[in-house]
Amino acid sequence: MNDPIITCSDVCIAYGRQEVLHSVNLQIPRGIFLPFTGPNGSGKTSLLRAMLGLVPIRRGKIDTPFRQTPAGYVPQHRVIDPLYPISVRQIVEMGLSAERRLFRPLTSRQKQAVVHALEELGMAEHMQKTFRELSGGMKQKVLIARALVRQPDIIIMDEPTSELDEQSEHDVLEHLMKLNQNDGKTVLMVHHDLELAGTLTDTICRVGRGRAEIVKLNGGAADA
Ligand SMILES: Nc1ncnc2c1ncn2[C@@H]1O[C@H](COP(=O)(O)OP(=O)(O)OP(=O)(O)O)[C@@H](O)[C@H]1O
Repeated sequence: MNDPIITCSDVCIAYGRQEVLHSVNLQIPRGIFLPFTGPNGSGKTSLLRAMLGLVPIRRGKIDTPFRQTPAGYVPQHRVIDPLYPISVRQIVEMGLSAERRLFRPLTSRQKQAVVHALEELGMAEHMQKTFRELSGGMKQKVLIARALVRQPDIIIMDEPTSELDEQSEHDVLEHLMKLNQNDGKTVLMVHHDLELAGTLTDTICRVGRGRAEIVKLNGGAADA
């Protein structure tokens, strides 16, 4: 087993009086491709957002490396739909804001990284369009490109393929698998389709009934 890159110890997440997750203990190994599955409302998004520090935890402790090395994060796309006519290129450039000097133009390497990230998702030809004129699936691909442009070690995606057609879903998942297998990236991804998740990996994080645990799909205990 690789070293854990994220450790949750006795974590409780609650909104007001509703306790969504009770006592979560997880050790997520570096370099894993880990789908998070479970029923609607079971707390998958809350758990991932708590790891990112975006949702406060009521009890327990979460250790992550995100202060030193921020994760690439793709939220559920419907939370981002700017009225301001921002372009596809500008959305992806936002992914470089942590490494970019304020008000400085992009370096040629950064410009290339933006084009490359869009090319990988088959979206380079739409670079000059405004984000709001894209379809749901195209928006999703642009947000994935934004998360990947900085080449983060850890990628966290909340249903990255929910609005994609079958071919695009296949392409995006294949791209993520390549990043995992060839480049050693850790990929955590909410995905509803357990069957499809099972074609990608034999280890998942199952969330439900207030719990979250890493399990082998064939029923064995995960050594992760
Ligand atoms: N900001 C919030 N304020 C209050 N309750 C919330 C908030 N965010 C989530 N919840 C509640 O927490 C529970 C878990 O929600 P969460 O979105 O984490 O589940 P999920 O497993 O990701 O669901 P889905 O599969 O539908 O996306 C739900 O009952 C939801 O209503």
